[in-house]
Amino acid sequence: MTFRTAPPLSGSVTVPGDKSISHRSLMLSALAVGESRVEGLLEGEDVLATAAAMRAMGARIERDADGVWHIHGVGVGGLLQPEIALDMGNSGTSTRLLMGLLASHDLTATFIGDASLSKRPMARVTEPLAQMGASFTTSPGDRLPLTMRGACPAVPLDYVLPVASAQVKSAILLAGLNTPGITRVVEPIPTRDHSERMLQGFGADLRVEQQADGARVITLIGEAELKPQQIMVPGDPSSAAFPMVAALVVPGSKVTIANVGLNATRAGLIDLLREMGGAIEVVNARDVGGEPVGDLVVTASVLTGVEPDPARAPSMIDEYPVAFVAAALAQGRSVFRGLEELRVKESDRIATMAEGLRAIGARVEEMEDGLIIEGTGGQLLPGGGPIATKLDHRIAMSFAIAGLASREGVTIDDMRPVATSFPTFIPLLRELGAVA
Ligand SMILES: O=C(O)C1=C[C@@H](OP(=O)(O)O)[C@@H](O)[C@H](O)C1
Ligand SMILES: C=C(OP(=O)(O)O)C(=O)O
Repeated sequence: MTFRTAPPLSGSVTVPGDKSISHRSLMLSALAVGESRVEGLLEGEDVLATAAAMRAMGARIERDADGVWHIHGVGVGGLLQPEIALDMGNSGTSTRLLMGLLASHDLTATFIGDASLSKRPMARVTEPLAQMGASFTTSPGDRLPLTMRGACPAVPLDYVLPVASAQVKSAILLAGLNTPGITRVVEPIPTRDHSERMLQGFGADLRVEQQADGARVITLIGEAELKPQQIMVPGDPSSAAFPMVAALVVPGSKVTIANVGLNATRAGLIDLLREMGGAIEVVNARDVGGEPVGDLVVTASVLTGVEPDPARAPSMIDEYPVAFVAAALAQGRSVFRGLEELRVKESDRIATMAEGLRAIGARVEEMEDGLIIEGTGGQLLPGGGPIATKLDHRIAMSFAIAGLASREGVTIDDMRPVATSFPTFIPLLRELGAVA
């Protein structure tokens, strides 16, 4: 598919529900006793993989005609032995969080996934979960396919995260739900806190303390009893990132993106784009179901290069690919460092972005932990392709946005991966007038 120079974008759009919150709402609802309701659930392939897995382990999950999801949970400790391998598709979050959930259940499960997921490292979760008593048979390099045997009762863990990862933190906390005693996770660099917020909302005995050095200490007392909830899932800031950057870089644009989650542990891209000179206004700020939400009004702006502090990486970890596109169109040089984690996402996002940006005429230097990008100074990028998306939705969408600010257009080899997190991406671009 080719994305071409766009006329000024305009209109008001909404993005689908937050992927992180959607996964967690299905998992925790499936562990509560009784019926939970979830509105605004992301109906993307990643979240549907989580739903299928929870069903395979005994939860009843239905979607009604109004798009509201109803989940009848089995209670903490009540998951059943799945009779089939759990197919996680492209989804790292489903895989790692479910491994945690199952680690303290008396059952055996096999996890499989697509070619991208089967390359991603799992030792970061198998190591702490093994300390809790679970055992694993993995493919070489601690990868999928893998089979795990949960431990019941599991042993509570006191763990300092060696990598800034909300998936690892959440896996341990979810394992702690069915573990008698105190499970404690220390994160030296804060990551997205949706698990903590939602566990508290479901009634788990969970406390969070911030140390003087900024580290967060999360304490969970098991075994937990979870009460069913009514959940409203806000729009995904990681999806809003694409129309946000599009509106900034397509001259003359003014776009509203309504109902976007603004949790500070996720809002790093907004801060970064503002530092670059982007006009992004938050209106109608409110709280929806324990998460801050607002509408974003974004006006095309001349952007300048930046050198963001690596400590903010977790707050925009999935937004770097599209931030690189913004930097490629900015005035001057941007230096992005401390981003090793990008190498183990759906693709190696440092290498894939460097290769793709060069293919469309941007000036990029690749480093082990990031990129140096010389912007065009507001001129259109030359364009080209085809870009190899490597089963990575965020690569596909980032280069689609680059195409809107290119002279010759940008061709993407495969837009299908977009269905994992943002199935309405093309219709949304159409609504803004970006594509025919
Ligand atoms: O916990 C989550 O929902 C997620 C955490 C992040 O992964 P890491 O924990 O591997 O950084 C992020 O990249 C992913 O898209 C979703
Ligand atoms: C990294 C991502 O997701 P996951 O780890 O769940 O595959 C993402 O959505 O960008």
